[in-house]
Amino acid sequence: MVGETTWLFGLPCSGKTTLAEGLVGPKTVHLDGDYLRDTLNTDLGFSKEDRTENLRRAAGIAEGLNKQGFDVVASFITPYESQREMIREKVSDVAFVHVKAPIDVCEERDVKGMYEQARKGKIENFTGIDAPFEVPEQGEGVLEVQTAMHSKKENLKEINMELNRQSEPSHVFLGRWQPLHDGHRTIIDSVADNREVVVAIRDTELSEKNPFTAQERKELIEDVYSNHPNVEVMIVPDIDTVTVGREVGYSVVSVPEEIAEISGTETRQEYEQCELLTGKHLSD
Ligand SMILES: Nc1ncnc2c1ncn2[C@@H]1O[C@H](COP(=O)(O)OS(=O)(=O)O)[C@@H](OP(=O)(O)O)[C@H]1O
Ligand SMILES: Nc1ncnc2c1ncn2[C@@H]1O[C@H](COP(=O)(O)OP(=O)(O)O)[C@@H](O)[C@H]1O
Repeated sequence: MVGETTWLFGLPCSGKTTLAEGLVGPKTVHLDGDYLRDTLNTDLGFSKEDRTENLRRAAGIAEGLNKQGFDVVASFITPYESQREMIREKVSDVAFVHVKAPIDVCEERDVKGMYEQARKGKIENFTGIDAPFEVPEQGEGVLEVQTAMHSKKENLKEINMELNRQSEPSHVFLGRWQPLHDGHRTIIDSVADNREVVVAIRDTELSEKNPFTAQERKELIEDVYSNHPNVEVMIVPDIDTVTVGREVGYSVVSVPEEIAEISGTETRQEYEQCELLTGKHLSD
């Protein structure tokens, strides 16, 4: 199975990196202008020729990764139409997203203080100040997202929907959650900050290792995530085997070791001592 590339382009501080980080999944590689320029492309500056070479290399890596089955999210200014044309020719399955915000908003954000330096003449050829950004014509097969008018969440939703990149929710976390502890929260949060998730609670029989009813665990998790719009909680039967089709768009991810080590037993003991969750059934 080959992968696909989503190429985000736009002015400095328009929101390319921020949105790219929200689009990466477990089998996605993120190629970012800043990172590549700090590593592979330290020999390049910001003349038109150097930018084209920077983007030629990035496009080559993206195509190579796609061929090996990885999806790529690329975030580069990509200021010239001729450069976007070159990328179209080099990357077989590429979708362009123009990350758009008015220049004064970008300048106001000035995440790295570069606009200020460019205004003072300390940086030359700065895109939007003294180097051009060619705005794509309408109907050029480019999706446009407005980051000054819409939130990051709305932008991500639009990109995913328009490019058909994923159906929502994107992740299901299946577990006993007896009870939810910091390790669980770390893995759920790492995805839920950017994607919609379902926390599925196995309806286990009560025992020493399973002291909380499914309803109690559901209420606890809903309470913890009450302000988090991306988390949906549901009770499912006591599933003990998960079977997934091959190459039909799923990936199965195991919990990282350092998180697996966080002890559920200790957490249960702590909860049993606190009034909030003594669990009426335990004293019945
Ligand atoms: N002169 C000049 N013009 C534009 N940008 C500059 C310049 N000098 C340094 N930087 C920093 O480099 C980041 C852009 O690199 P890119 O590789 O995305 O640029 S390009 O596509 O090759 O035009 C860009 O990062 P982003 O703000 O994330 O876009 C800047 O931080
Ligand atoms: N809707 C939005 N999408 C993306 N970024 C946004 C949005 N609204 C505000 N921002 C902010 O704009 C800034 C964009 O910075 P960054 O992602 O580094 O831009 P770029 O990679 O284009 O230079 C971040 O501080 C981010 O929090």
